[in-house]
Amino acid sequence: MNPSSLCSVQTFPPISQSALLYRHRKLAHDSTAGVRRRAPYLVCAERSKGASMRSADDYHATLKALKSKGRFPRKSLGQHYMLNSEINDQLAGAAGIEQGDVVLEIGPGTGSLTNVLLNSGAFVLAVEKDKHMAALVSERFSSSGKLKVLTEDIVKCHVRSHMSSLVGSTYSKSRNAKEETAVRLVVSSLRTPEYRPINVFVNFYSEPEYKFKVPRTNFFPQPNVDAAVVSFKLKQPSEYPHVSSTKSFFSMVNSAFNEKRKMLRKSLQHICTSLEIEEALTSIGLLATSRPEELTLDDFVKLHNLIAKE
Ligand SMILES: C[S@@+](CC[C@H](N)C(=O)[O-])C[C@H]1O[C@@H](n2cnc3c(N)ncnc32)[C@H](O)[C@@H]1O
Repeated sequence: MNPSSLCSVQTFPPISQSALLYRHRKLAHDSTAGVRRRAPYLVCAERSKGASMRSADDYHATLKALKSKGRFPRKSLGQHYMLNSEINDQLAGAAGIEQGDVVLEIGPGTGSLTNVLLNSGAFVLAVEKDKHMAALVSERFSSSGKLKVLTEDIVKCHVRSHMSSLVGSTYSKSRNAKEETAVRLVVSSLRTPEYRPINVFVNFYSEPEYKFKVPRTNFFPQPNVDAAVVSFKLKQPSEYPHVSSTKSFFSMVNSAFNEKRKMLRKSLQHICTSLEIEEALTSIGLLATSRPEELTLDDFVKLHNLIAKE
């Protein structure tokens, strides 16, 4: 048995990338290292036997996979790979993945989460911008028949058309479409610098819920921040707040935050006069001098419906 496949991430203190690669090469090429080096890995495998035996995505497997394509993680693409399959299990659990679901996975990387999703019986549409990683994940699961990989930038990808063709296809018995994103999102509160249009947007379309923290030590290379898993329970269109036009609503919210330190009566003057904005704000119980970070989604909706011209 290959000792590297038994090793779990918790066995290594954080060390530099070059040190990790060196360690990997030593194990891969030094055939005499077996007995002497195997002991510590086996001890740790016993410590958390279940997880280690199942984990196909520990340090060594991840490095080996990257090496097979001659790749090194690219900072520009946020390539920090998950090394702990238990976290992926929890993530799939938090998303409530069930047999027959169609899951959109953005950035599958080496496929550690993809593996868990496929094992849960889901059909996965994976969108990966890095063509080498897209090739890697396609090859890894080539026999599954339940994975479609698009080598595309998610920002430019026509997700809706791909998803709807899959949801209606024979792959999925269920009509449930679930979207998973590993998001580093701090749930922001009013009157904090983190409160931004994205918070208004997210609350407009969903009910966000903070699930759990993922310490940075679970990733390779280790990022400078911890991660968090957040779920977004998507609302039905009938549950969206009522606005005459979502385009004009979000345009107003963006304008308000573009000049965050400015009072709304100044930053929204392209929509109507300062006086009209002041009157609208006071009529919904807010100060005439309000700034954008003081308004909830509901406040923005009321303000929009009072000042936006059709
Ligand atoms: C943080 S890694 C996560 C990989 C994998 N989910 C894991 O947990 O190991 C992010 C992945 O997203 C990909 N990626 C980055 N920007 C992307 C984009 N705009 N569209 C699609 N994929 C992207 C990267 O190439 C990388 O594979």
